[in-house]
Amino acid sequence: MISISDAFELIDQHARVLPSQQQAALDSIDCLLAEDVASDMDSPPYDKAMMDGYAVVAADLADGIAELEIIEEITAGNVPTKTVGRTQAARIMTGAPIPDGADAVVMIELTQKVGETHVRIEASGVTPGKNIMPKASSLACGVTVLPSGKRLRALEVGILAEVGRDQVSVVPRPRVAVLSTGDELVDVTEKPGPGRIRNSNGPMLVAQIAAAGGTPESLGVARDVREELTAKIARGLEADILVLSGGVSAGVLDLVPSVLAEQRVEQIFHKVQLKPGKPIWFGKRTVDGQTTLVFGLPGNPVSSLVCFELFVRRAIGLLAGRTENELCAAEVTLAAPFVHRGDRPTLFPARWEDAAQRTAAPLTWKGSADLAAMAAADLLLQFPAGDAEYRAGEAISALLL
Ligand SMILES: Nc1nc2c(c(=O)[nH]1)N[C@H]1C(S)=C(S)[C@@H](COP(=O)(O)OP(=O)(O)OC[C@H]3O[C@@H](n4cnc5c(N)ncnc54)[C@H](O)[C@@H]3O)O[C@H]1N2
Ligand code: MOO
Repeated sequence: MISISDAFELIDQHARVLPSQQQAALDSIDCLLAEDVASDMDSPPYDKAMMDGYAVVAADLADGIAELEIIEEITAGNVPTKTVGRTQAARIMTGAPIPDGADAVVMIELTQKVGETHVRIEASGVTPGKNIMPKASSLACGVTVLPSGKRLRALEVGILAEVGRDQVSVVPRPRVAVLSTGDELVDVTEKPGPGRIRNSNGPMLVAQIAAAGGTPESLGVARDVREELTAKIARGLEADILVLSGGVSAGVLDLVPSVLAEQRVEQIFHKVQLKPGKPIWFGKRTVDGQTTLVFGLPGNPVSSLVCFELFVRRAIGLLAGRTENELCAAEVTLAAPFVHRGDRPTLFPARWEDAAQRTAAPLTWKGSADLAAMAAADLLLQFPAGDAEYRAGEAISALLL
């Protein structure tokens, strides 16, 4: 049995960044850019009005007051056809190109029409450049607007669109297949018969994968039958990561490790000093240059949940090129005394007693099969291995859920 930190180190050694690929920018939120993206044009592409009003020659308003002749109206999407001369103005809308001759825009609120042809303006401080965004002042053509390695958010998708990119080279989201194993499992839509329970781990893992930045693929349930496991595991090995739930401890029907060995999946570790989650299995298969990481998570739902958050989330992040993909760690204060027994470091569910003060109370929890109690959990307290009695008010490290 290895320590949690040794397990992290082994995962870090084997989880390599996926090759980059060209894909839709809209499908690339949270992905790392794998190219420098340059602007294909100036932005704005022309000197642009930033207010609805009149394009004027600033010198005409040196005294703060003027009556000017209106020579045309320029709306956004159209181009000016005339040059604005002294004592002239062009009606202009926000976003429209500034006409030749004009060097300032006066907002409409400071103007008054005089008949159909003239406008009276009372505005002080109208200097050249007023209410004009100069051509290329946001972006110049050819300049790198997003560097390789940048993590894409919605705002970067907007910038990509501005420079004409709907496809972009990124490190893709890891594809993560999920296979739940066990004869006792029935689908979520079924009422379990005698000796049966619903497959809660499968949907939970699919949701966890999506939340951790992977693309989940559910392979449903495989019964503890060698042929069925073999076929479904073979399919799962086409993904970047295969997550198996159940069958990794020592039960008579725990066929998973031997089926994996048959399929040339090499074991890297089995069992970690951790509660819940001790029987976790980790391995790797490389065939024709394609590597699949395989996690066998313990069947108990809370063990599955915890192992995913500690180990699988980490691997998804590494494949996606991210260095930080872990749950947030925090130092909290125990709101109630707690007795820890056992030789494994324990992650114990707790809820905020007072989130602002960072005080947390351990939950009443029946162990790794008690998923329902976890609904009240905000965090997992990290108790070190060994018997110890903790007093209320003691500091303890925790992971935020
Ligand atoms: N002799 C030993 N027995 C056990 C050991 C051990 O070291 N030696 N470890 C215990 C620990 S710790 C855990 S955790 C469990 C893990 O067992 P498996 O990974 O082999 O899982 P199963 O036996 O298949 O199932 C355990 C438990 O979880 C339920 N389960 C399984 N899959 C699902 C699912 N998809 N959704 C909901 N619940 C699921 C299953 O019905 C069992 O109740 O082993 C201990 N035993
Ligand atoms: O480690 Mo098991 O996951 O305690 O129940």
